[in-house]
Amino acid sequence: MNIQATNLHFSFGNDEILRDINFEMTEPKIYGLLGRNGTGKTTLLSLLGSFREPTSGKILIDGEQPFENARIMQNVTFMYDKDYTGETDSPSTIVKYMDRYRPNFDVEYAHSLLKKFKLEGKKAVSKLSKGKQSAFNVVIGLASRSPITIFDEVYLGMDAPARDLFYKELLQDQELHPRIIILSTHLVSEMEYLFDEVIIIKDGKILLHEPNERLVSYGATVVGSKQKVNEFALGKNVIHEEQLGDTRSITVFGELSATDRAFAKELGLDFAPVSLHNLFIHLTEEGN
Ligand SMILES: Nc1ncnc2c1ncn2[C@@H]1O[C@H](COP(=O)(O)OP(=O)(O)OP(=O)(O)O)[C@@H](O)[C@H]1O
Repeated sequence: MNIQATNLHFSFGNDEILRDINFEMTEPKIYGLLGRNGTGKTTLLSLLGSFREPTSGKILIDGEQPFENARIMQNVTFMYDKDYTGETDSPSTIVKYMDRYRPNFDVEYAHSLLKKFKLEGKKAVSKLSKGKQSAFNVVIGLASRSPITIFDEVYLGMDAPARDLFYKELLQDQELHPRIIILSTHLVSEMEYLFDEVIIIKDGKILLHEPNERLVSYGATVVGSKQKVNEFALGKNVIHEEQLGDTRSITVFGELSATDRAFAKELGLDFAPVSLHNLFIHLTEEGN
């Protein structure tokens, strides 16, 4: 399956949340969706998950609008911080009947995941702890094996070993059953190794959409004496700067040529790659 968003806008009343969103997801990869709080990640994902309709523009899944579209909805799994109040069944009971609603749901795999996440007890889902409810969402999301699987901050409350298990299972199952997986997260440094592509949203617009590998090679931190660093910085896109005495450190964004690197060496400057975590912080800082 594939996703295509064209000139997509979404407003809540007069409040425009998503503005002129354009992107394509055509390959079964893991896409990291990043953005500061309130930038519109969940809103965008809810359009993909058939929960809402765009105000204008188009979002197409396999060439069809997802909203109230039964064929598309069957193939998209959207896991989010669901309110399980009133859910009296246990995880094992719910999982038994899941394949009625989800055509690719693998009940056996779901049971093996319930075991790994220690969710096999008879306790109702509403009575589980926050982290266990999130782990249950992970189980449903993975075992659905939907061609489009969305995890919107699905790790909430899960402890470090449980999150680690989630990431391992995700990679293993993606290898066996490739699909489009979208992970919306604030745990950038912890999850960056999972992403094939990264999309950053800022103020309701797509700031960038790049393969992860390329993105990391895009930024560099350059350190040296103030005057030399300033000389190097001329004409470059500086997204962050710090100064201590005469030592200046800048983070530049954009591909650096061999000439740039040679020039930095000539000036005696130190170079270091920038993590996605820092790149994300600097790119989404106010004013950048
Ligand atoms: N039902 C609603 N009615 C009106 N405004 C809403 C509604 N839901 C969300 N919003 C607003 O839309 C904007 C985007 O919210 P959204 O939940 O999509 O952001 P987000 O990027 O997922 O944030 P976070 O990282 O904090 O989860 C926010 O300003 C929010 O207040």
